[in-house]
Amino acid sequence: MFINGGRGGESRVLYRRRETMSEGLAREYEIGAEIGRGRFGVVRRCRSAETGEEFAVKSIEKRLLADELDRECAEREGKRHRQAAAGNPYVVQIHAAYEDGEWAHLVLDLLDAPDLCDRIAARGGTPFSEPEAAVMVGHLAEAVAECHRRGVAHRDVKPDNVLFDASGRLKLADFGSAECFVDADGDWVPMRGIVGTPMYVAPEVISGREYGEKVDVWSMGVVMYMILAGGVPPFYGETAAETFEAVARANLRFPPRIFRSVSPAAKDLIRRMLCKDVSRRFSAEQVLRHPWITSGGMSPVDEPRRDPSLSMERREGILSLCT
Ligand SMILES: Nc1ncnc2c1ncn2[C@@H]1O[C@H](COP(=O)(O)OP(=O)(O)OP(=O)(O)O)[C@@H](O)[C@H]1O
Repeated sequence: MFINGGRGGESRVLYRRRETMSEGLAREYEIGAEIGRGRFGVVRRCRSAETGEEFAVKSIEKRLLADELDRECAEREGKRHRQAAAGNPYVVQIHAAYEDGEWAHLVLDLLDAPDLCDRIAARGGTPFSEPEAAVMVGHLAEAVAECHRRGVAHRDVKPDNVLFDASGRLKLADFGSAECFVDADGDWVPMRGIVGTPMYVAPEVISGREYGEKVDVWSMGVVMYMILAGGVPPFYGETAAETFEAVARANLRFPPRIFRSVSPAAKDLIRRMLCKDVSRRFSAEQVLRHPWITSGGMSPVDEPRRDPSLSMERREGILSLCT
């Protein structure tokens, strides 16, 4: 089962939570039902008292940030998110931020359509067609390329953080791990720290060395692989440690029983994204220029592919690693 698979609290009853919310937030928004929870807080629906427009409010409980790195990331989330999002059509927009001693709140676009993790799971192991996949990967690469142009690395690209608006447009969310990789003079600054989610994290992050923004391209490569493989990830193990070992080995395979009808162009792009050698790995801009993306994923086989040799239990086991 997906950890983020369900969204509880569909009730539209709105109420105020003055006891914990910053006063400005409580004054300007009516806080509604819970949408979901992350490690450090909760996301709820909210409604502008002035316009009646609906948003999501992500509330981070500061006392849960025990680790120094988590605290730093949370403190910077609003700033990095603003830097990456303003006018970036494929990134969740941030509308307001509030803070008090106990909580930090970000008011965001409300995106309550199923996220990419849910969409992959809902297909029960049937991969997306290549044209469908190329649109999603192209939009995700647009989002990431624009973040990188602005000097922000997301550092936690994964299906759970790929949301969609009511019209189906992809929106990259959750800048809780984002970091700047350029300084005030525009010079490249390496990043450090093991940040991200084991199955999606790049080998250079695990190695403990300094790394750059191409960690996001690696994670996009994992997402693309999973979209075309019905949710099966390229590198995984039974435990986080085993997953890290598999990622560090970076032994990329395309099992014929899953990938037999995937086009050579799609596999070529995945190889260029999941390339352990960072200097040879594509940038997000290069992903956008790859023929598989520019041709809209046109491949000889457009029929949905199902792998009969992979049992549902096996798939669910693999898919549950999504987060
Ligand atoms: N703008 C939004 N609109 C609607 N739902 C959202 C929005 N942002 C996040 N969510 C949902 O709220 C839930 C929690 O999201 P959040 O970003 O806090 O944590 P997470 O990404 O699940 O975990 P982590 O704490 O590891 O980052 C998820 O189910 C997510 O899809």
